[in-house]
Amino acid sequence: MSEVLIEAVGLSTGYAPGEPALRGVTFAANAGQIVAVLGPNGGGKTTLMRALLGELPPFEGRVDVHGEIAYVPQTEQARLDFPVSALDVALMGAYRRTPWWKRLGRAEHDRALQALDRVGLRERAKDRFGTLSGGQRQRVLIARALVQDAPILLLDEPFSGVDRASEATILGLLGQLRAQGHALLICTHDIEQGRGFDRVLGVHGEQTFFGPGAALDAAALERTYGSEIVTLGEGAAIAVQCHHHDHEHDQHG
Ligand SMILES: Nc1ncnc2c1ncn2[C@@H]1O[C@H](COP(=O)(O)OP(=O)(O)OP(=O)(O)O)[C@@H](O)[C@H]1O
Repeated sequence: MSEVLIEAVGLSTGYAPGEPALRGVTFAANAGQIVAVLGPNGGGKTTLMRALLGELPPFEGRVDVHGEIAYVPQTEQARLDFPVSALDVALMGAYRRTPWWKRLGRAEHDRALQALDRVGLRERAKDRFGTLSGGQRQRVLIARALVQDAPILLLDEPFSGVDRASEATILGLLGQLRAQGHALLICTHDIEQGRGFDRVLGVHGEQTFFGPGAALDAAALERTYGSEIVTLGEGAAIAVQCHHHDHEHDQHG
């Protein structure tokens, strides 16, 4: 059995003591696994990420993390309007391993350029981050996580506001990281895509499901999405989402 890199046991967490925003979370992500986190708007996906990062305390239960975590935030929350280039953003991934008194050197610079190359944006290295499209910004944020070279990656809706070409690039890259033995948690609004990953974790104020996508049946979907769910019969279902940035596909790659 492969090694557990991140797990939660009976985790309850939130923003005000006594008022958990998310309860009863028990799951594990192993090396070489992608866990999809599904849930409606306000279901607790971002709250879970913040608890795993140690930004929110456990009210009950615990989080065990075996290795460094790289966090890839939602693109909208990472516009970075101050004038930094794509390369500057990718280089931020190197700061954690560099003492504060040391300037980033040639090796870090080269690693950041290689990471931009891996996400297909080598030639945009000097472009202002804020002028890139949503999909390109997401790819730069993933490059930053690659530079960090952490065994665990948490990605908050990496496909929202992303064009199809960027989505394919990102999916290919996440598959490579999985094959290299990283553990990845990916919040997504796409049920069918989530089902295709190694495990699915459903949240709606509490954990509604954890297991392989094939076991995500109509009852589990209804627990997860409640009235938002529309059942199409024979296990097929879609969630009607009213998310402000869901299924937006920007036009400029
Ligand atoms: N900073 C905060 N302070 C207080 N409550 C919060 C805060 N952030 C989120 N919440 C509450 O926690 C609950 C879970 O929200 P969360 O943002 O984790 O949901 P989500 O599944 O990520 O939603 P979305 O799909 O819309 O991003 C909601 O009831 C929300 O109002």
